[in-house]
Amino acid sequence: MKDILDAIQSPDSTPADIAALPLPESYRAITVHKDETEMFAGLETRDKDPRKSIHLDDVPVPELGPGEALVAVMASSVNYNSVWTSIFEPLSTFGFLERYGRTNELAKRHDLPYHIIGSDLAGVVLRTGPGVNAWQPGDEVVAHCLSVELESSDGHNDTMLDPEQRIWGFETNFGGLAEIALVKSNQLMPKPGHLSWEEAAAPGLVNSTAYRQLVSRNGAGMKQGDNVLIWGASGGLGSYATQFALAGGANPICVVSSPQKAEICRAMGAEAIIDRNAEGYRFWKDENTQDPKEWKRFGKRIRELTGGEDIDIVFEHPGRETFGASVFVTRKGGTITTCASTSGYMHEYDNRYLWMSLKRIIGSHFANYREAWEANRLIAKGRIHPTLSKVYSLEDTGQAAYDVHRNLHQGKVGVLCLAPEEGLGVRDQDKRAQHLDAINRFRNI
Ligand SMILES: C/C=C/C(=O)SCCNC(=O)CCNC(=O)[C@H](O)C(C)(C)COP(=O)(O)OP(=O)(O)OC[C@H]1O[C@@H](n2cnc3c(N)ncnc32)[C@H](O)[C@@H]1OP(=O)(O)O
Ligand SMILES: NC(=O)C1=CN([C@@H]2O[C@H](COP(=O)(O)OP(=O)(O)OC[C@H]3O[C@@H](n4cnc5c(N)ncnc54)[C@H](OP(=O)(O)O)[C@@H]3O)[C@@H](O)[C@H]2O)C=CC1
Repeated sequence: MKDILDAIQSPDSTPADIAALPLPESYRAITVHKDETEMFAGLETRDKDPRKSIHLDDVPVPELGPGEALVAVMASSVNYNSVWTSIFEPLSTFGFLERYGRTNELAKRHDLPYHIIGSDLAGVVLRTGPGVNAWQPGDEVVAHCLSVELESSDGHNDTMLDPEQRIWGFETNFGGLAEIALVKSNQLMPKPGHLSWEEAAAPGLVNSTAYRQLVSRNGAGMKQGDNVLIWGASGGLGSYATQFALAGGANPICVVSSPQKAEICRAMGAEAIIDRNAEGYRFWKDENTQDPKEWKRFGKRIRELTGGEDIDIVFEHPGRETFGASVFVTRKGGTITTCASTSGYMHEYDNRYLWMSLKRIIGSHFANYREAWEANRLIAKGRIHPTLSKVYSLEDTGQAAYDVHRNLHQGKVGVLCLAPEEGLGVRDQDKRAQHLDAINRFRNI
């Protein structure tokens, strides 16, 4: 691995030098183990500790197939899907790997007793498989996490609708929290030159998801002037949704849980902010009963902040805890767009407020090829910025996932894989200088 890192860091290396480097037999990767999927049985979700299930292992380099690329990963980031994998909820991801492995001979590679996780990367292409022409060894890239086969016409208009749609590093093996990753070459996109490796690795998954969910016509199709209620507005998804709302001329109403997080939203440019903790909303009286009075109190507060208007679009992901309130506070004809259920997937809401007021609920998941590309283009143009707060070493990935699980983090947390230190990989210092404050907005808070 040292030779690979030296070649990547040498300004004199040519694509031919990178292509000629021998691949190592093994590399270091963050894994969960199939024989440990029951280790947290009987524990409450919050007590399942990713530090116990996440391992750093030496693993063999996978065989490279047609249309694929092996990438030397300089940095990656922690997404909540890696938290789900590490606590084996809502189900063990080994079932996904087994199912994928049954589809064809080459896919069997993914069905292993260990799962290399991680759905973001920034790095350098080492090898490409047969049929790959657009990318060469030496290219500096980021990878989005949509893995599709596209053999069925179902996905030909919107690649997220492919029946064999998988999230790389969650429903496939050989993910990004490792020194080497295996991706389909269609996942590759140019690394934004004004960002360091760890900054470039941070937005991918959440930025693309927020783009589809909020901006794309496949999601809420946000327009200028829309009041957008953003749960967790300084978190992974929310910090990008807030930026998209502001950049698109909408009015974000940011919900957070501390004065510090409120301050981050203010620094991004948001003005309407609700501290759900300070204002003490309790949408559930007990485990089974919601409190519509609390939905109303929340809606009243939103009206205070908007000058009497209700919400056009709710950017939903907490799920069970907030969904009833989200449906209630949406205006007549408005949209609730949801991509997750962090607090529970069995939602309950009063359907009278949905049908009588002609509201719509839209399910959204990651982003199609084109949406991921467009979301990355906005990062590359400096219109949307990474929200990286803290960076961990590969050895400390368990702690990083623990912090995300316990909501101790801000924005995104990064992981250095091959990069020996932070701040490397910047190729466009002029553009960086123009955006430095925004790039560093979440750092070390
Ligand atoms: C980018 C980042 C994203 C995130 O972070 S998202 C958050 C993390 N992700 C998650 O939490 C999602 C995890 N995934 C899941 O929980 C499960 O993955 C699903 C609930 C999404 C799906 O469940 P499953 O069991 O994998 O698949 P089934 O489709 O329920 O298949 C079970 C059986 O049900 C049959 N079936 C499906 N639809 C129908 C139907 N409409 N009518 C009759 N049968 C149906 C199938 O065929 C199959 O059958 P047979 O077991 O015999 O093969
Ligand atoms: N389907 C898809 O494509 C994707 C789905 N996801 C899923 O979305 C969810 C969020 O991901 P991400 O944003 O990266 O995670 P983060 O933890 O970074 O951010 C989520 C934020 O939501 C807020 N939150 C958490 N629990 C609650 C609650 N019970 N009530 C209200 N607010 C809450 C918190 O903000 P605060 O405490 O400040 O209010 C938190 O910071 C995860 O479940 C993840 O798996 C993520 C990406 C893609």
